[in-house]
Amino acid sequence: MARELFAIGDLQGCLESLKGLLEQIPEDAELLFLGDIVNRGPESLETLRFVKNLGNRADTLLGNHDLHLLAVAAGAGSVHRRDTISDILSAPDRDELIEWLRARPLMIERDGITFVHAGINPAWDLPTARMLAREAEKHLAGRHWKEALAGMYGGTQWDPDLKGEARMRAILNGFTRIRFVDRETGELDFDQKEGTGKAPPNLMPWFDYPLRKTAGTPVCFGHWSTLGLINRPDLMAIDTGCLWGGELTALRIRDRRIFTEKCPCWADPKAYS
Ligand SMILES: Nc1ncnc2c1ncn2[C@@H]1O[C@H](COP(=O)(O)OP(=O)(O)OP(=O)(O)OP(=O)(O)OC[C@H]2O[C@@H](n3cnc4c(N)ncnc43)[C@H](O)[C@@H]2O)[C@@H](O)[C@H]1O
Repeated sequence: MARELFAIGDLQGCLESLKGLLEQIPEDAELLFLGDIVNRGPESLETLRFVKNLGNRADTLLGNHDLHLLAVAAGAGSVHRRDTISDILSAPDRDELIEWLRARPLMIERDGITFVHAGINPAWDLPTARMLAREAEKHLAGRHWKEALAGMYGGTQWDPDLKGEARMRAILNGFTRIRFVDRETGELDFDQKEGTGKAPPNLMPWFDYPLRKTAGTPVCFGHWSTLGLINRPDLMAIDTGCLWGGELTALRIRDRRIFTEKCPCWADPKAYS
């Protein structure tokens, strides 16, 4: 019998919470982590090692915090005051961990669902999203990965004519940072991090944009902790703010049943606002 598949929301270094959640999941289940394995939480190094050591029991997507770690390791970024990635960068197995992480995908299609860290730019249909994910993954996993991340930071709107650093940035933004888009143009907003109730009137969630080209595709994503849990047939949002004192969530794909682990507050949201 095929092993059951569970998608798991953002860990951000919260290994204790993950271990608690895994006690509720069959030992032979397949796990699909939605990215942001590291940063802000207490045990980024241990969490990264733990997930890597799950081997072929788990698939792991890249999130914006994982990309930040890669960019710092590539010399393209620096460690910020509240980052918890320094122990990874000075670890004896740093190179092994970074090599493993940079070979992770941006988008996975399984069981009729598309899994991404934050979402899919509404301007992309599924074949385009697939093509762009493979393009960026190839750069990240390739020999010139450091150059590929050299211009990663910042918000760039997608344009099919983009080349080089700007193209890479726009692809990564479209998969790993998207939350709200402009309700007229569909352009990504990079400032608002609140839930939907607090957004300015010109913005709407990316998944509600009426011209979204993946509208017929069930999508499962994390990233947006202030959004809250969504478990609809076409949309599954499962970053339920483990880091911020919420819960770590797993979604059993077979029947869309939710499993949660109540988490302590590993980081105070007030310190980040
Ligand atoms: N192209 C690029 N350009 C720039 N940076 C890039 C980048 N690519 C990667 N990065 C990296 O991306 C990272 C994130 O940067 P930020 O953009 O600064 O951080 P964030 O929104 O806090 O991100 P997060 O992903 O943690 O979101 P969450 O919903 O959990 O939390 C969102 C907010 O919700 C708040 N919040 C959570 N729970 C709350 C609660 N219960 N009450 C009130 N507020 C709450 C928190 O304060 C938090 O700030 C950085 O490491 C950065 O370097």
